[in-house]
Amino acid sequence: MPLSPSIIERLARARGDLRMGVPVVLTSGSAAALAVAVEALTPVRLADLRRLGTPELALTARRAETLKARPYDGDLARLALPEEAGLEWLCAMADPADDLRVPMKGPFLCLRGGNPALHRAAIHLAKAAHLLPAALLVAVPDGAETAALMNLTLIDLTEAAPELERASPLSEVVSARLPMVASTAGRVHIFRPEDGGEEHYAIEIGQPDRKAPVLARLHSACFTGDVLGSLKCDCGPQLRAALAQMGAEGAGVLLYLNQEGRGIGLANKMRAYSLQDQGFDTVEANHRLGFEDDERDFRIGAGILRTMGFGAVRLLTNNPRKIAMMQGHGINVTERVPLRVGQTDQNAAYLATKAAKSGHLL
Ligand SMILES: Nc1nc2c(ncn2[C@@H]2O[C@H](COP(=O)(O)OP(=O)(O)OP(=O)(O)O)[C@@H](O)[C@H]2O)c(=O)[nH]1
Ligand SMILES: [Zn+2]
Repeated sequence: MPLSPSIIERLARARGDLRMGVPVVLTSGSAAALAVAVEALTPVRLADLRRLGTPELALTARRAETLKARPYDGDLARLALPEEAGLEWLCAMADPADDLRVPMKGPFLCLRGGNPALHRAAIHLAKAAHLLPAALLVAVPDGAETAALMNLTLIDLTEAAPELERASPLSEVVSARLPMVASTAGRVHIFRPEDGGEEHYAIEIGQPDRKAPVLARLHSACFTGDVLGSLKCDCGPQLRAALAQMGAEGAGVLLYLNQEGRGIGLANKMRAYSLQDQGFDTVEANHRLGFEDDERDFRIGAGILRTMGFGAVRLLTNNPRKIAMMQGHGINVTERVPLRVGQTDQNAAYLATKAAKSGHLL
């Protein structure tokens, strides 16, 4: 139908649906299932899903490791929902907040064989919606019919797979002059992705020569550090120091990427902070929540730089992964410019963990 939503638009809708606790219908070949994010599930919806069939819980292998559940599919574990399990059980499986106080007791009935594609896609969508990576699925005989009958968003994975893999193209919406403390010659550019995801910003200082390597910083959003002056990380001082150096040199570009909490979203980052107060470090906290250490997609930064006409950078960073990712996505890093500011007693352990576990250069 001419005005019907495309797969990109339906994926955006699916992310919104999951956040609202509305099921989405996933299909792959002859397999079909209703999927909901555990975090947004209500008792009424859970009862409705149980009436429809036998729900299965999908968790990442990272979360399964803490729960001592078997991740038979490699990157994820599928568990049969016990008869007596209610919303409280499901939330405790998904959210590690009370793991130490009330450890979840197995044995869990971990499923193997069959096709885990629908479960994997549900986890992918939950992460993209910045929810905990845990989903409940109920198989249905006919996906298209169920979606039409219940007025739910239908995602066919054969159609969706290329979209889930690629970095969405971004285009510039607007730019405007912004005098700043660091430089009066500032300009803010707003970039909007095609897939309805987060907008990202580029702050251009002066008029950098497109033919020479530009002093550049890829800054990931940190509400707590950038805005609140948190002492738990070094983001705020790094942001200001990068802009100051660009101002002093008279030219540079800072990308402000809205990938809060290394891509897990602010709510999940605050969950990670709670776990850090229970004694886990920044990497362990991400894993217990079911995430990888770093869920950011650096292709976005490379794409914005290319769109702006930059092919080579002098990159302000202590993170070797950022350098590798830029090189791998068409941006030549001619020099690494260290950015060591903002060390405090409160962030010493955080910075030491990044050096020890994430390869950060001290
Ligand atoms: N998940 C999680 N994210 C955090 C934590 N502390 C800070 N962050 C996020 O980490 C990101 C910081 O990234 P960057 O400033 O790019 O730093 P980096 O990857 O360490 O690399 P460089 O600063 O370039 O050396 C921001 O998105 C913060 O919100 C934490 O404990 N857990
Ligand atoms: Zn920070």
